[in-house]
Amino acid sequence: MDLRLDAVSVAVDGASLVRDLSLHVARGRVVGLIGPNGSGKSTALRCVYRALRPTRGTVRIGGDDLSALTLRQSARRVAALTQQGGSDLDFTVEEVVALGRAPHKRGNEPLTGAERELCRRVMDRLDLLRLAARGVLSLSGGERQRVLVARALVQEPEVLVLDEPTNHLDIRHQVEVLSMLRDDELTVLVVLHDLNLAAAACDRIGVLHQGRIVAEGSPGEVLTAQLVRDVFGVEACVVAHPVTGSPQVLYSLVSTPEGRWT
Ligand SMILES: Nc1ncnc2c1ncn2[C@@H]1O[C@H](COP(=O)(O)OP(=O)(O)OP(=O)(O)O)[C@@H](O)[C@H]1O
Repeated sequence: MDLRLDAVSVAVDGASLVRDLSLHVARGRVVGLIGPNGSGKSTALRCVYRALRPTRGTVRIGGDDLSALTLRQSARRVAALTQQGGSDLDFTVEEVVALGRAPHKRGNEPLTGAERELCRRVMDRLDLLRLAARGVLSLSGGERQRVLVARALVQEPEVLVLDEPTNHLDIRHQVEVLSMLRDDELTVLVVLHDLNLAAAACDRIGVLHQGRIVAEGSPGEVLTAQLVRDVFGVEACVVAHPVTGSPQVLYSLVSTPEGRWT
């Protein structure tokens, strides 16, 4: 199913956090949202996983207006990995991953054999089987992040939204998690700060600046030195990856006469 944000605006206490945001994620595609701190990326995602109701505009999944669905219906169709996704309760890794099936179950209905096998497969892909019986509170930040990715994947959603999924992950796990998003043919909207990972992982990229989309297109169309300068205030060189051809943004920590760091 595709995901479509149509002229979404969010205002809170008179402050306009997202303005007139339109974005389409075609079925099976990965779209990245990038932008400086405070530009509205998480706010936009919150509208998709219904933590926030847009002040104006609509969010549609497969043509269905999200606000017309029950919370249970949308919980089955949209999985979210948020920045506040952890728990203070010391469930085991296995238990937290299994919670991803909750929107598909009634009350305390136990997992079926097929669901247990799905959880095992996903944990295996995320290098979590050896941690299955560990309490999540004893895990490292990166291990915990992988548990949350696994929980979102076992939900088998139509649309997956992720807010900085590579937080805390070492480079191997960053590459593995993003490759998984691409390979799974999921419809994905993902916030990333690392422009090079965004270029590698995303079919298209939307750039948010002060609550507005200021550029949208393929990584090659969007990630230019001019855009990095205008939106992030940083001088950078953009080169083509020697193997994949995707844009790679290079910075150096040298002060310029204008006082910027490049
Ligand atoms: N409930 C709220 N009331 C007032 N302002 C808010 C509220 N929630 C968010 N904001 C502000 O809205 C702006 C956008 O926040 P948001 O979390 O969407 O940014 P972001 O692009 O995800 O930032 P970051 O890269 O730092 O995670 C920020 O300036 C934030 O302080």
